[in-house]
Amino acid sequence: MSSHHPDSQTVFYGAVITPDSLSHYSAYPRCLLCVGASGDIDWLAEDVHDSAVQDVLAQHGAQDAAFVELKHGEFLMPGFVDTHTHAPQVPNIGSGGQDELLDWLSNTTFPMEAKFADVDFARRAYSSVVRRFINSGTTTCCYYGTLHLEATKILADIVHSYGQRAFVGKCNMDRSSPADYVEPSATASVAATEALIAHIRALAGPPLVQPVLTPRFAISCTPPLLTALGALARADPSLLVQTHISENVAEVAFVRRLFPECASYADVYDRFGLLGARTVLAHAVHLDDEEVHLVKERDAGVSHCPTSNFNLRSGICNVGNLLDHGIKVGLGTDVSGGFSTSIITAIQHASTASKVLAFQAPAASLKLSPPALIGAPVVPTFSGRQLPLATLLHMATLGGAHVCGLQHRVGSFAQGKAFDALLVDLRDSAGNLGLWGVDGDRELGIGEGARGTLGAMLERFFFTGDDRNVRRVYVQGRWIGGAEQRR
Ligand SMILES: O=c1[nH]c(=O)c2nc[nH]c2[nH]1
Ligand SMILES: [Zn+2]
Repeated sequence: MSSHHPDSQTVFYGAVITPDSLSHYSAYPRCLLCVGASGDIDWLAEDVHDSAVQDVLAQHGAQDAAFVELKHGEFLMPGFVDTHTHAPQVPNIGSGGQDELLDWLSNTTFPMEAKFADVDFARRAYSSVVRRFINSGTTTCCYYGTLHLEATKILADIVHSYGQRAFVGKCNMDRSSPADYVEPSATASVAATEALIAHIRALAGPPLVQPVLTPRFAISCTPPLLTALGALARADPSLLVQTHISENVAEVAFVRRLFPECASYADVYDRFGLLGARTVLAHAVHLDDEEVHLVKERDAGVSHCPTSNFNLRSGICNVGNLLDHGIKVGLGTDVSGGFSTSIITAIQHASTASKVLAFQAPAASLKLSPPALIGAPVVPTFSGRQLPLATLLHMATLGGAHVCGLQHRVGSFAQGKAFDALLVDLRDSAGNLGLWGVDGDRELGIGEGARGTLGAMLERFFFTGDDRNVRRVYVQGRWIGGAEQRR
């Protein structure tokens, strides 16, 4: 595999799409974007006619930079941020979907994860798993590993060697799990977690891979384990925390039985010091109004995993309500609850989920949970409506970056941010003939370079695209994957 790290500047010229907010994105048909040797964006010139390119390069002293000219039907966009997935479940992808969460964990998931006690198996599996996430267009990934320290070190090493940006966590689980797949004690679980943190922080080079505390979910953690993890999070506020919350009705009931002293599922994490601005909460399908307010108050983020929520019959997360309350929301593939490693699939299902809420129970879905006692009334901008293209793009990129605290580094294109990007290719030569009209059908209104047309291309990519259209994947300026390398 030829991965390329420029030792000088690279200038891209062509169409660029980047999110600005939940309801707005920018689309520049003729943009110059300069990436420096460090992999950060040196400068952008948003609208440069062909005849002015040399002048603009000269103004920036970039005449000698490597020059990449995008073709008609290609554009650059920020790479996808997958805020929640399980690397060791990829070998199970597409199976087990007849069960709901708790049976699925017992019948399908724990038996597969237990196999990662074998480090050779782990190395083989993770080598192809990480490659697959990269080629899906995921430039930042929040990975759950298994409970095994050695296998999870291997996962971190492979992510590091492939050059993906990621958070890698070892599951903490010391109860309610099978006898052959459970940690012997809270103490052992915490010791292994600390060893993984030290291992990841000792990796050479720029810190693209970071550790993340990963209490699997409240059900699988004893109070002493949650207490110890809360203390670790407090002692090191730079640590991210990832966990599951309120995915499935039977799960919520089980949590209530295990923690009768807590007011809610969210309150369990809050009491143990695990609900904060650096917490990533996967699913959040069945949160009640008080929990929504608590999540907002603590500034925790939600990973919306609609593919998994449909596949395991968990329910539909009312993402519009979360957004209207100002909660940070990103997308997660949640493999193998979700059956695709691609955030494109999550985008499609996030759209479908919002449409189901909009047509199934318009009155109910328009009803917002009441605003917090103090603060401005909540205006229903997103609740009860289908999520617009701008919102889908935001959740897939910049919103996800916010959820994992990387919004100043990635998720959109701006001077000084890292060049974590996709070169998207919608032409027929990409091999995906499901995309209609980019090559030969300009009279149908596709591909003429107007702003609205770029929006149409983005929508086509989201709803009919796949990894064949992800031609190149860049992280920190380095070309690390994509379809072109497979040709
Ligand atoms: O979707 C999920 N996948 C899992 O592996 C898991 N473990 C606890 N809760 C979970 N939910
Ligand atoms: Zn999950």
